[in-house]
Amino acid sequence: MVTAPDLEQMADRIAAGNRRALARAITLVESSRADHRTQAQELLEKLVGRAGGAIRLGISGTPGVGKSTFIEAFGQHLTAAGHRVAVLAVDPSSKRTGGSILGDKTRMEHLARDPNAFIRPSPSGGTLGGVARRTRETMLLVEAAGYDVVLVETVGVGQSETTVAEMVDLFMLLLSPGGGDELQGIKRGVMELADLIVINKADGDLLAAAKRAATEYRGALGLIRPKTPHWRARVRLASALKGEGIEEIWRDITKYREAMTEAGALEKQRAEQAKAWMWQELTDGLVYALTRDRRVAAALPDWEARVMSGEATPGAAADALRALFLGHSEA
Ligand SMILES: Nc1nc2c(ncn2[C@@H]2O[C@H](COP(=O)(O)OP(=O)(O)OP(=O)(O)O)[C@@H](O)[C@H]2O)c(=O)[nH]1
Repeated sequence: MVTAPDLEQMADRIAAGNRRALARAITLVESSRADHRTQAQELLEKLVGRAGGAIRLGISGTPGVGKSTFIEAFGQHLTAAGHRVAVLAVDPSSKRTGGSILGDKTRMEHLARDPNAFIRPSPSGGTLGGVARRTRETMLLVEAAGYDVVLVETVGVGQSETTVAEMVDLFMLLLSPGGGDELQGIKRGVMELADLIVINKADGDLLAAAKRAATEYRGALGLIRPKTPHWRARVRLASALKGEGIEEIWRDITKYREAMTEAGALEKQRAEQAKAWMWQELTDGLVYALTRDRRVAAALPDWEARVMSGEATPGAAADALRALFLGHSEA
């Protein structure tokens, strides 16, 4: 698809802020074809020195909480202040077609037309790990292209929140004024991920409920051990619809960044994330190689059946399969 000089040119264009080159590079990064993977890695190698300059923000919220409205208001606030904002997503259930790219654009209509914003929907298909990897790589690309705020959005279900929290500097949880009842429904684990909790829809008839909810969440946060000694998670009220509270939220984010940077904690967090990512890649790659191994593949169904029937223990089966793989690859 792309030749070596092409890659060089593509890297230069991305660094110069060319949107088409950026979009093409993301398509390359998202491809699972082996030759595309190699090219994507070559391209990232060229650009990685230019990446890392953005503040990376994760944002999660259950459907209906107003995520799109919030990102639209937040993004516009930032571009008006001179920032360049990229919005990415991690949604393993996303089955992207040409249509839903458009869907994303209509979701954030104004931001999508903003020359200082770049919106990319979730890579589609595959495992959460696969989707996350492509989003991480896309994050490096948009950073190399000069976007200084990267928002990674995810749906408030399952494991995807943890995955996103592990690739960003700050994780924001968007909640509705439901309070009490909702608090019961939110897993403690998700609260533990949050550096910032935003109660959206704090307007009109919902304002009083939002205030009550904020008090409840502050109480709940008090019972959770902070993620880092350098920051205590905060609860803020916002009305994405009216654009209220956005300024304060950005101020919190800036304070977080300052506090974490000053303590050397941000750099450390990113270093840990990079290491964990490498191990994830290594693990995924090894498992892939293992399942593709001819002898392992032939023996797998039998071992699985024996484990399922209780004839073999999972540990013994794994040992045998691993020995088969290692023996085979060393031969
Ligand atoms: N009153 C009020 N309504 C809001 C606010 N923000 C969003 N809404 C409404 O909540 C509904 C859902 O908003 P969306 O932005 O589509 O939220 P969402 O379902 O989380 O979006 P996605 O999951 O990102 O597609 C819409 O009817 C919005 O107009 C707000 O601050 N105040």
